Amino acid sequence: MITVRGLKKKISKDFHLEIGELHIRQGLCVISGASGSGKSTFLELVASASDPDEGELLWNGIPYKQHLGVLRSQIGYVPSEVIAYEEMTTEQLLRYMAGLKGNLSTQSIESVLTLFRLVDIRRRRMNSLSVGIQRRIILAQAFLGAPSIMVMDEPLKHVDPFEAERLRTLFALYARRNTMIIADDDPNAWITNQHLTMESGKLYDNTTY
Ligand SMILES: Nc1ncnc2c1ncn2[C@@H]1O[C@H](COP(=O)(O)OP(=O)(O)OP(=O)(O)O)[C@@H](O)[C@H]1O
Repeated sequence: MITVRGLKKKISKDFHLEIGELHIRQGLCVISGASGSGKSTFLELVASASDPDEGELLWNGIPYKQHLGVLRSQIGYVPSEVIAYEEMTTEQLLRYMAGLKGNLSTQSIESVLTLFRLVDIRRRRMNSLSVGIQRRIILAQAFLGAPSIMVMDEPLKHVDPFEAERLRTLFALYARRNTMIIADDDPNAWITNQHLTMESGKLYDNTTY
């Protein structure tokens, strides 16, 4: 379980994130909200890609700061924009990310190549692939090593509808055993355990338990 406690993050003079106490449980949690409401800012904090100005995040009761190294090996992160890594092939990018995550096995690379239907394009450079396929590669790197916490910012943006449907099912299965947090404008497209709404930097839990 992820606990958010008194989190504050100032982004500009016009915008800051401010979240009191909130718990995100195992399962699939969707965050929706208007453009600019702060979803990406919050997901960056949950993924430990940025630090709060005040407050803290805890994973199973332990503050992020106390076990950041171990924690990061347990976080998969899909940012909102595709990071191009233009010159790398699919396989090179996955090997690079597997290295960053602590030299994960070849088997773990092979399994995400299969899971995200990337086997046939493993030797293609990122800059020769469509935005939709690039997105699938970015999704694949997040699943390397099967992390317990999956943080995904509009994961199915640019992905074709057929593939998106397949991936929704895959994510739902994955979320049965893990904590998956997804920012998406359409919460109804997902079978959620928890639904949060972001409004002007504040996060509300709309789940009916
Ligand atoms: N690097 C930045 N510099 C200045 N302002 C920023 C920066 N990044 C985000 N913002 C501002 O912070 C606020 C929150 O942005 P954020 O991207 O977190 O919202 P969002 O809900 O994810 O929006 P979207 O759905 O459009 O991605 C917005 O007002 C945005 O303009």
